[in-house]
Amino acid sequence: MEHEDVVIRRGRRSGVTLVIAAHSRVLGPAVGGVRLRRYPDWRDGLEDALRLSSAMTDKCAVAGVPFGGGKSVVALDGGTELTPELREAAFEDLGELIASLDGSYLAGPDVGTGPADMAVLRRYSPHVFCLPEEQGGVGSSSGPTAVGVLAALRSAARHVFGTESVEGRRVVLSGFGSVGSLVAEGLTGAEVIVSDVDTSKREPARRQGFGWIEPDEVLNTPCDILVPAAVGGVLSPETAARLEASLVVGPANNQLTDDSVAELLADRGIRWIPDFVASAGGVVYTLGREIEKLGHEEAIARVEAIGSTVDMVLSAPGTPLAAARALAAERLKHGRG
Ligand SMILES: NC(=O)c1ccc[n+]([C@@H]2O[C@H](COP(=O)([O-])OP(=O)(O)OC[C@H]3O[C@@H](n4cnc5c(N)ncnc54)[C@H](O)[C@@H]3O)[C@@H](O)[C@H]2O)c1
Repeated sequence: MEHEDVVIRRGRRSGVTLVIAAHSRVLGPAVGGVRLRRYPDWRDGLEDALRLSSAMTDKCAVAGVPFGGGKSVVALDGGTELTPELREAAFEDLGELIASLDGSYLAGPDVGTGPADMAVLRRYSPHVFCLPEEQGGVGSSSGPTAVGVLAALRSAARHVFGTESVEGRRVVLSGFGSVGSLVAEGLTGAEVIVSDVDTSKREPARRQGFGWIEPDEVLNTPCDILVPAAVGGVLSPETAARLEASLVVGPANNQLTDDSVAELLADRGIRWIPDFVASAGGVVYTLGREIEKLGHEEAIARVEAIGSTVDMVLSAPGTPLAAARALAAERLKHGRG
C-alpha cells in the first residue's frame, strides 16, 4: 500500500461510511479536505480518498508547506436523503474519528462541505481548519485558491503568450462556482466565456459581462486559455486530442484521467499547469493563517509565490507534470529537515 494509513468507519450515529486516507506525513501531519458526495458504492468513495490524498502530498510538497497529504470522504449512497439531522450526525461521527487520529490528520472543507461543517468537527477535535470567521477561522478557502490560480495563470501566460496580461484573450471557464466565479472576475480585459451545469448561474454570469456556453461545448470551443474549475477527469486521451487551447490552468483537482494525458497535451503544444500546483492557494493560506499563525500579508505572499513555482515548472525540461512531480519528489526526499 502506498498510503501510510486508511481508516474506514460506518458512523455509529449516522450509519454513513466515512473514510480518512493519510497518504504521506514525510513533511508534516497529513492535511486535506472533507469531501461529501454520493457514490454508487462506498468503495468509490474510498478510491476518491486514496487518489485525492496522494495528490495532496504533491500539492503540499510543491507549495513548500510543512504538511503531508490526506483526505476524508463522507460517502453517501444514492438513496438516502441528506437531512440537516443526518448531515450533523455524519459530521459528529467524522469529528470523533478525526479526534482519534490525534493531530496526525488535519481536516478542512472540500467539495460539498464548508465552514459550518468544520464547526461541527471542531466540537470533537482541534485539528480542523477553515472554521467560520466568527469562530476565529478564515472561513472559505475559495478566495485564496482563486488568488493562487490567477498567479499561476499570469505566470504561465508570460511563458505562452509573452505577457502576463490577458487583455483580448479568449478564456473558457468551466464551473462558475465559488473559485471559478472569483477567477473569472480577476481576468480583466479578457473575453470570458463561462459554463456550468447549474443553469441558475447563467444570469449572474451574463450580468457580470461574461459569455455562456453549455457544458458539452466547453472542450469544443476554441480559446487561448481553458480554466477547469468544476470537476476532475475532464482531460482524457480523447478530449486532449481535440482541445483547441494554448494554455490550461485551473483549480479543479485531478483534471487528467491518467498521467499520459500530460504528454499528449505537450505533444500538441498545449501548456497544462498541473492542478496540484495551481490549486494550492487555499491550503497554503488557510494552514498558514490558522496553524502557522501567519498574518494575512505573509500568507497571501506565499499564495502569490505559486507564480514562481509555475515559472520553475515551465522552465524545466520535460512536461510540466514531470517537472512538478520531480520538485515534489526532491522535497519529499529531504523530509522535514
Ligand atoms: N474551494 C477551494 O478552495 C478549492 C481548493 C482546491 C481545489 N478546488 C477544486 O476546484 C474545483 C471548484 O471548487 P469550488 O470550491 O469552486 O466548488 P463549487 O462547488 O463552489 O463550484 C463548482 C461548480 O462547478 C459546477 N459543475 C459541476 N459539474 C460541472 C460540469 N460537469 N460542468 C460544468 N460545471 C460543473 C457546479 O454547478 C458548481 O457551480 C473543485 O474541483 C475543487 O475540488 C477548490
